[in-house]
Amino acid sequence: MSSRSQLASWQALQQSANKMKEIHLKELFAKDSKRFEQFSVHIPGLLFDYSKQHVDRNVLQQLIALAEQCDIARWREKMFSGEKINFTENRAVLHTALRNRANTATLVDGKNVIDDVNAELAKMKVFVEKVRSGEWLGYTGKAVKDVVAIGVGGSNLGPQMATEALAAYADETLKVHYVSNVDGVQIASVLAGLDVETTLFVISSKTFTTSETMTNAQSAVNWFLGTAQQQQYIAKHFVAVSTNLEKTAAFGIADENVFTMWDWVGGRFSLWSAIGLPIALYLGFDAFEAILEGAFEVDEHFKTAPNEQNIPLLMALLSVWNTSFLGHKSQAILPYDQALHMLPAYLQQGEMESNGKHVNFAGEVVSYTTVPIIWGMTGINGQHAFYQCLHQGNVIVPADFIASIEPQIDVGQHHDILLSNFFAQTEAMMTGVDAEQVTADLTAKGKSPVEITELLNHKIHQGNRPTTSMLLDKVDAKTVGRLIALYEHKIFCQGIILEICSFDQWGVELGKGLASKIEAELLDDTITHPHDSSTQGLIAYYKQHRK
Ligand SMILES: O=P(O)(O)OC[C@H]1O[C@H](O)[C@H](O)[C@@H](O)[C@@H]1O
Repeated sequence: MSSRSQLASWQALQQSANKMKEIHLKELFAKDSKRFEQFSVHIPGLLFDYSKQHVDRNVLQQLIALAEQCDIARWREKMFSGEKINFTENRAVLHTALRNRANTATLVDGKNVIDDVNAELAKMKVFVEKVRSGEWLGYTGKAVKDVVAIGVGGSNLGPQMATEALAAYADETLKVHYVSNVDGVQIASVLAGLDVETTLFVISSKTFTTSETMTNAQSAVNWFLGTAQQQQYIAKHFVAVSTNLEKTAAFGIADENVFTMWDWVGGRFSLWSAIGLPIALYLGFDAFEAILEGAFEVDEHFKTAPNEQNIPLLMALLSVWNTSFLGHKSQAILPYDQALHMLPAYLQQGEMESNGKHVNFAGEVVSYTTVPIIWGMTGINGQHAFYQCLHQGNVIVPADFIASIEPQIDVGQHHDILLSNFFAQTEAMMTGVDAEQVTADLTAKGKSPVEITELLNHKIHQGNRPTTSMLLDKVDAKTVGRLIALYEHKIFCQGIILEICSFDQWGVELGKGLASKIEAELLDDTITHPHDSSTQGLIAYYKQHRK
């Protein structure tokens, strides 16, 4: 048995889970007229309402006791102060240092990393302003019009998600395009519309060894040199963001064109570093700083709010409750805001790459489900696709509903219609429709008793499906910073409570290593190692039919 499940609070929660499974969410609302006030928290820019989650005051207390028995405050302190809590890689976890607007000294191996962070931010600012003002000139003396950001995973999802979220605020200065997939279709279609003389490439890779990114970067260089011809012009059109200065130099990128990050920044937590350069190029440096400020506010909230008012901690506890105790193995992210359409993809990496593990700190196999499957899309589109299953399927999927009060662009009645759907869905998922209501409805529609009997079970909605609602004032730079930081700290708390090392990703390495061996087999017939008959057969079939 793993150590978490031996805690008194864990065992108490298991008993509560058995009881709560028998109680409908509707009954919880009926019993407690103050439920909304009791189970919601407001911080600047955001209302967090978890009253439609399957908890009561007793469960909440037990969950908070669990967090306390897991020493959450001590672990939080360790993270913020730069202790090497990513112990499988012997690294600090300091994405919070990248947005520490108070400049609190933070030491890693005796060095104050805040100085490095500020130096790099200053370098980014100068560069961004040069490019955006037209002072940075390409090899024929023209200003930059298009930025192509090449990177994958954490070096793509954060910047692209934030870029899309804030596109409404962009001016005409620059266009930003993202290339993440090694499928040549993506880079070919991006480059097809661009002018070599006015295109700037940002190659983002923490390691600068990720094969897909390196392949895309090399194709970009080939495309560029196809017209520009001379190697020396690369310095005017290629910049890199990486920890690996040897590799960036070997690739041919001038040192002054390299923006640094550090090994204490995890890829999926890196958009606050120079990995966010494309965001700053697109929206201006002030907007990038506003994102950092929003996140810093949430860092302060996370450090100082009492546990029962601490939104990231509550988010984590609800996830653990739903997943490890109530047995809901999936979690939907449903933004009712087109600007946040990439949030589900971003959080898939954030949560699943961080906590999708099966052993605890001591390396013992845990007895509980760790991370749920994270998925989703914009709510309205989802309503016309998979919500049938959310309402009537026999798998219960807790969902985060996210919307803004002020739309980025107000068009007629659109926003009120959008939000009425948000409120309707969370209400319907909670209350459902019982046999009595269905019968009354069908009777009112003039159906016969036989017809009613035939239809009854098909029309019953059990309800009792837990949701959290987040209402943002508006999707702007600060709010995007706040929202992402809330989820980051949720992921951290989830990891501590589940005793999961959230900051490595060994599971990704396995497939990566194998792919590079198979690549050699595809290119030059070398057999690197024996395969199972399926893999062997697929490779042979591919080679035989590949023209
Ligand atoms: O930034 P890079 O070193 O190119 O890494 C890009 C991505 O590579 C892997 O897939 C990791 O699992 C991700 O966490 C990382 O973000």
